[in-house]
Amino acid sequence: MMSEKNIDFKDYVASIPDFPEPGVIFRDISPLMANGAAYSAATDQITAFAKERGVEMVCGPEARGFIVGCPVADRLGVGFAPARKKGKLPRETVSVKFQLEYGEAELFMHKDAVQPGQRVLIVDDLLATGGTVAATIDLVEQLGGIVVGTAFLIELADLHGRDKVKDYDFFTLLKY
Ligand SMILES: O=P(O)(O)OC[C@H]1O[C@H](OP(=O)(O)OP(=O)(O)O)[C@H](O)[C@@H]1O
Ligand SMILES: Nc1ncnc2[nH]cnc12
Repeated sequence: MMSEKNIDFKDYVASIPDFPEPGVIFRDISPLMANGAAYSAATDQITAFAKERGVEMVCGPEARGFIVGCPVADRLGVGFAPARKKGKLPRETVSVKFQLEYGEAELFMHKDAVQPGQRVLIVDDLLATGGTVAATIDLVEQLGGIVVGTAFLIELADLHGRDKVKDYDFFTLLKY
């Protein structure tokens, strides 16, 4: 198997112009997920960031945040708290509305998804405007969780999402 230092992760991101609307370059991580060595090496890197911060719970927003966050939680031996879109969670929730790069959205978490005082790492595939991560931080903090970091595979630097997470430790595998 290829060792991590030989993997150029950008080889596993497909860039699609004008999707889902004109002017947006969509950065598609599905080739990375399709390659066992690349997926595992990317997971290793986020896991190393998490281990330095005493993470007790991983939280990720639907849907791509699950793909990136769940294997990290499994590596750490901790739980995963999903932040979900409207109409998905069957029990009592907290919620937050926010703006996306292309549209409006609302995210929800079950009230018992995170315990007060728990050290939470927020993971997603991509940081664009930062609306999604800011909303997820808001939900975790509404529940009394302590956000000890945010981690992404991709940061779209031109959209300045990093400004929204400047108070938190930050990791990104790739920058565009
Ligand atoms: O920084 P932002 O501007 O908020 O954008 C980033 C978010 O947008 C994408 O998710 P999307 O809402 O498209 O949902 P999906 O994961 O279900 O495809 C991506 O996976 C991030 O969660
Ligand atoms: N440009 C982009 N590519 C992939 N996912 C995104 N989510 C928000 N902006 C995106």
